[in-house]
Amino acid sequence: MTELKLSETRDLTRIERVGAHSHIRGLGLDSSLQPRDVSEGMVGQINARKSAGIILQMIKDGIIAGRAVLLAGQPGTGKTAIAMGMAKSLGLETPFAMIAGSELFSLEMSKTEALTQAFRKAIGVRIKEETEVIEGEVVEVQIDRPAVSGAAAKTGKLTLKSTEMETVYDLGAKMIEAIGKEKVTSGDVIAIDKASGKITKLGRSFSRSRDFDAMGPQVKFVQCPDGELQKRKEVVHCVTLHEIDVINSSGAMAAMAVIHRVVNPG
Ligand SMILES: Nc1ncnc2c1ncn2[C@@H]1O[C@H](COP(=O)(O)OP(=O)(O)OP(=O)(O)O)[C@@H](O)[C@H]1O
Repeated sequence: MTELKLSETRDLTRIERVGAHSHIRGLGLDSSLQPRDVSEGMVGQINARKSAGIILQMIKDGIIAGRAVLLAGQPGTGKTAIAMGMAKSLGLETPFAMIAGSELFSLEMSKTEALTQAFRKAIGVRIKEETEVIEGEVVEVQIDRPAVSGAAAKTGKLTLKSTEMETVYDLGAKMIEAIGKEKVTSGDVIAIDKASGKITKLGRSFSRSRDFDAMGPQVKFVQCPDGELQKRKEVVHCVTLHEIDVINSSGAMAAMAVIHRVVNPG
């Protein structure tokens, strides 16, 4: 039997203050870059959207990579909305950072640092990596009841199958917690990242499509994975330069803590 371990991972949560623009999904242009009257949350601003569309096409063609565009206008006339429409049209993972002039002035951070962070939040890089995943259809989740009532379950078993094999994995407290959080039940097709222990629900197995569960229209049905349960997969993450800075600085903090302990043992 194999034991599944969940290592400590720190999820980076992006705090986005874009409530006022949540209706913007793009620039609302047709295939010949002409603005539709009402589309993708945009209305009016015909000339500005048309011009933004030309810039967008140049970005897509790689002609003006790394350049800046200045949108000028009266307050509340849609400069931010158009900038966001351009970002959304470039793909869901295109980073979009918003900053107000007043945010630059603070006692905690210099103006240069605040501006640098804003720029680095707006630049994303794609990182490709190979990772080991366990992918299979859940046959059974069995959580052992703790001896003391009210205590968290510490042991359990997870049975996964592919078209070729079936394996029972031992579960520790953290995996049990992750399974509970994702509400994994038998019939779900899941992927577990071996390095981080992150569980992703890929959908419900087709074999369970006739279950009498009350399933919403958003439930996705997928085939039971074939071949080995454990496989190497190429995954692409999109991270901003600022997120890389945060990861690097927390690494530096950990290194500093180690140095501190070496200097002051105990
Ligand atoms: N063409 C548009 N279609 C739909 N909504 C729009 C459009 N233009 C602006 N809005 C909405 O109007 C509100 C104000 O626009 P926005 O914040 O983009 O203006 P702004 O020019 O960036 O303002 P400021 O100069 O004060 O930062 C936002 O909620 C925005 O989403």
